[in-house]
Amino acid sequence: MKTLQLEALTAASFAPFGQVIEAGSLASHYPINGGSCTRYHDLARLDPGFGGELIASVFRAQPTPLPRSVALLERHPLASQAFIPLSGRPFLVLVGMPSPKPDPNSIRLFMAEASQGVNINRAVWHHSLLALDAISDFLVLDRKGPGANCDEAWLDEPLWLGALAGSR
Ligand SMILES: NC(=O)N[C@@H](O)C(=O)O
Ligand code: NI
Repeated sequence: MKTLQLEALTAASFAPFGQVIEAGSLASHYPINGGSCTRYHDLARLDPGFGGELIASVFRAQPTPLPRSVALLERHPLASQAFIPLSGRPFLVLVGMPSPKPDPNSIRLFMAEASQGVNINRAVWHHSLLALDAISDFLVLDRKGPGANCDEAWLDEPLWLGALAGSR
């Protein structure tokens, strides 16, 4: 079973799959509120798709056990989906390029820090939310609207998520 290599989440590394939502220096940012606040502006391409509306939900996620295998991926063909951590803990983001079925060679595994959210572009294959260490809340921005917006696909070969190095 192939072990996925864990990558740091950066705007550049994640760009093929979506955007990183963080107070990052690469973003357009400027002082507001009389200088008491910095606005990191327009960070994500939130896309509710045709006929959809963008809604905000909270996912209270159980931590995933590690090490583990993963075999079932999903995609949202009609709209994007964003996850913003609310509990001050990192989480894992497993994504694969849009294609009729997941291409194992395009699958990447990222460590999102507690200060980073992600917006996953429409039709990007991904594993469902992978929280770490403890029950964690996430703000989720995605579509409400007509149509089937969740396709699932089993990988021909499961992939392995190794234990995370070091004390966390
Ligand atoms: N089912 C659901 O809304 N969650 C998934 O889309 C996910 O990516 O976690
Ligand atoms: Ni999803």
